[in-house]
Amino acid sequence: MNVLPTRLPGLVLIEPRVLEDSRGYFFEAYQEERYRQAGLSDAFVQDNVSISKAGVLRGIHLQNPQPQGKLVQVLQGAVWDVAVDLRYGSATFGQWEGFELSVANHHQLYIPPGFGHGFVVLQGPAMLGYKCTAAYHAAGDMTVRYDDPDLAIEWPVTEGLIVSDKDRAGMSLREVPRERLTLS
Ligand SMILES: Cc1cn([C@H]2C[C@H](O)[C@@H](COP(=O)(O)OP(=O)(O)O[C@H]3O[C@@H](C)C(=O)[C@@H](O)[C@H]3O)O2)c(=O)[nH]c1=O
Repeated sequence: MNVLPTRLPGLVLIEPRVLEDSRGYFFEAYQEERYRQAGLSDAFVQDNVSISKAGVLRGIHLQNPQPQGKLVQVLQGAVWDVAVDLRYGSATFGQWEGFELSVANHHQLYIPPGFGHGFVVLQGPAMLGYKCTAAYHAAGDMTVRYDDPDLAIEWPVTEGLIVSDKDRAGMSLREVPRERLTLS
């Protein structure tokens, strides 16, 4: 597999080695030792799957207490996936990076604990599979507005977005009490 460069410390983009033959293809989607060497040191304790129609945008989500690292991949369709450094005190606090993840490119994104995560569907329906380093904890779940001007995320889709009521009611980053963020 290849580990591709990112700008934000701890954020890891992985291109698995895909083995193709006349039947189709095969790849190892996670292998503890190799992924640890790529910088994913925490154990995963929960696997999630979601499916999203064209136009769906989910995020920006984070959880604290019990911040989650997430290893995200797309099993059907394509999304533009964004990670935002929300580790208070980080040199790159408030900065974001976005990547296309698709069933065609097989790319996986590891988003460290303390980051915010969101995505918009580029090609639907899009099925996301992601492993988490901490279990879901509803009381710690938070949404930062995807269109917060301070984050200025350059979403590749802006028309006809389908956003949950919970995400529309999200806070701007300025409104998030600092004690709710993970310390860098
Ligand atoms: C995330 C999650 C949700 N749920 C429930 C809560 C709710 O009833 C229903 C849908 O939840 P949500 O609307 O929060 O689902 P969703 O908007 O898909 O939330 C996800 O978004 C992406 C961007 C992430 O980064 C994930 O960590 C997660 O926050 O599923 C669980 O039971 N376990 C979980 O781990």
